[in-house]
Formats: sequence, C-alpha cells, structure tokens
Amino acid sequence: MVDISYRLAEPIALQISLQVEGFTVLLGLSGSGKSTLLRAIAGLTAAEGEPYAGLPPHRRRVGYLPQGYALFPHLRAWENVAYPMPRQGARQRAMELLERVGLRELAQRYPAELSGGQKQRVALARAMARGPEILLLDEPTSALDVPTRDEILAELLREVRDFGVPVLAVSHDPQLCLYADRVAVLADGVIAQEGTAQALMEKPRNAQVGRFFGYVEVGRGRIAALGQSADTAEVVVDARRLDARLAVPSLGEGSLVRLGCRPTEVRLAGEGAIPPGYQRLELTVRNAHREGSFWRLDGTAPINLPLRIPQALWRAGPRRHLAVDIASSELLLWSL
Ligand SMILES: Nc1ncnc2c1ncn2[C@@H]1O[C@H](COP(=O)(O)OP(=O)(O)OP(=O)(O)O)[C@@H](O)[C@H]1O
Repeated sequence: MVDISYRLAEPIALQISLQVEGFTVLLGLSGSGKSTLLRAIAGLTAAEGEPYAGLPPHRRRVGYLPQGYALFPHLRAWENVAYPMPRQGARQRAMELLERVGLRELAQRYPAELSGGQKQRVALARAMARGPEILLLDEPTSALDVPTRDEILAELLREVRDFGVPVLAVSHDPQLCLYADRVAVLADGVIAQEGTAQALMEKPRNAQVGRFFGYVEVGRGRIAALGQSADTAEVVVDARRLDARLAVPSLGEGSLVRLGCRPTEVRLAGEGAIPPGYQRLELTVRNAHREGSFWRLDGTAPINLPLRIPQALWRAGPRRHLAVDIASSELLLWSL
C-alpha cells in the first residue's frame, strides 16, 4: 500500500490524500485534474507531496503510463523498454520484461506495427523497467476499441497483478471499477469519497460521486422524520411524503436534502399491488420525446426523473400522468 498526499495550485488546484492498494481507480470528470495528479506524482508537474517530494522524475520509483503511451516511434519495442535503463544489460532486461507481458516475439517491431493493446503492454514493460513501487495508469481504456477493450484490460490487469506493484489508474469510466480493489472519486480538487466500489455504489456521499454509478439528482426536500432502522427517513417533497435512505449519517429531522436515484431502477407501475419495499408515485410528465424505440420523459413532478420507456410499454403515446414504483432504498438523501 502507498499513501499519496499531494498539493498543487497550477494548472489546477488539487489537495489529494489517497491510499493506493492493489488496483485503485480514481474517477473524475474530464478536466477534474486526474492527469495533472499523475504527472505531479511522476515529477513532471511542480507540486508538493509525499512520497517523492523534491526528487527529479528519474529518481522517483514510479512507473507511469501516460494516455496514448508516449512510445518513441523511431525506436523498436525492446528499445522503448530499454530506454530508461542503464546501458549495461539493458537489452537482455528489456527482453525479459517483454517476455513477461507476452511480447518477446514482437520485440523488433516499431510502435506503428503494433496494435493498441500491444503498444499498451510495451508501455507497461517500459514503466516496469526501473522497478517502481507504484504504477500510474492514465485512462487505460481510452485508446482501446470497444470490442476488444475488456479482454485487453483484463490481460493488462493480470500482468499488472503479476508484477505485484500497487496501481493507481485514473479514468472517467466507471466500468473500470469492476476490476478495482479500491475506488476514489475526485471532484472540486479533493477526494470526495474513497472505499470499495460496492461501498461507493451503495452509499455515494453526494451527487458528484453518485453520477459515476448512475444516480441523478431528482429533487429537493426536507426530512420530516427519521425512520426506525438506522439509515431510513421520511422526506417531504412538494407536499408529498416519501420513504428514502440516508446516504450521509449527519442528516436529521428538519434537514434540507437533495434526492438522488438511478432512473434504471425505477419500474413502471403495473396493475397489481405495490411490491414490498417500494412506493408508488404518480408523476406529472412535462415533456416527452422519442429516442429510437424509446420514449424519453423529462421534467416530471414531484421528482424530476429522466426516464426512458420502451415504446411497446407506452403504446398509446405520451400522457400527462405516469405511475412508477421506486424502492425506498433506491431513493437516496444527500446534504443540500
Ligand atoms: N499545461 C497546462 N496548461 C494550462 N492548463 C492546463 C495544463 N494542463 C492541464 N491544464 C488544465 O488543468 C485542468 C485539469 O486537466 P487534466 O488534464 O489534469 O484533467 P483530466 O481530469 O485528466 O481530464 P481528461 O479526463 O479530459 O484527460 C484542465 O482544466 C486543463 O485545461
């Protein structure tokens, strides 16, 4: 495990404390400073921080895979891997590293003669060349084609785990969390939340964390009463009482809150009884338009749920009212 603590002001203000353990994924929106943080840890952007503060890049025990991999186009695969090594024995050591990533046979090729996944493995071998104690991956899936992405990523992670070095991967892609031992979310220059993917998915602390796991903010209200079990509450929205779940422990009776939920978890109400644990809401539809074979509904009340409904389930076309069932555990309450 490596404890990372970095502060910088330019080009973006960041104050980051983060534990990197196994495969750790740092999620953040585009422009939130993910690449800047990795460059700071690698010593390529001025910053204060531990570990490595004050050391030049080549003295830091960091393996860095930038976006696009930054291989030298005029050097063969093995020469790219050997580049950061001391001359003596470099070729043999480079060949060993290429062997570990399954590319020994392609050692003589130039980057232009390699696939995206193969380039990534050459870059991985090069990043491992100086025996790093942490590996930094910038958007490891962004340069890969969708059909082969998961396969290449799984292979990359197998190799990374094989090297036994903790990895910090930054991405805007929550899919990466499927493979992660730890996940953190970067927002407004700080770590908004960190923990296991499951913990963040079940209780995202705010809307910025929630959006990576499919939650959208659907309205605002006031807590009328705390529920009987630890994290439940009754909330009033637009004079309607709803059962919901607290995503932050500090909320109490009278607290003003934001409501969040995953539109994919909302069910169209059928003819029958409300399923246990669910509540039925009669939504007022303000806007409906077609999206392929779906109806897209926006601006509904009392909560503003964006919904995509298969045309077959709403054949008569848009109406003004729509009954939906939402699990109480699905309706999250965040601080306002
Ligand atoms: N060299 C630079 N000069 C000026 N501004 C920069 C520089 N590098 C980054 N920035 C700015 O700093 C902010 C963070 O950029 P950064 O590349 O770290 O974001 P990111 O989270 O990695 O985004 P993305 O997912 O789009 O790559 C952005 O607003 C960017 O415009």
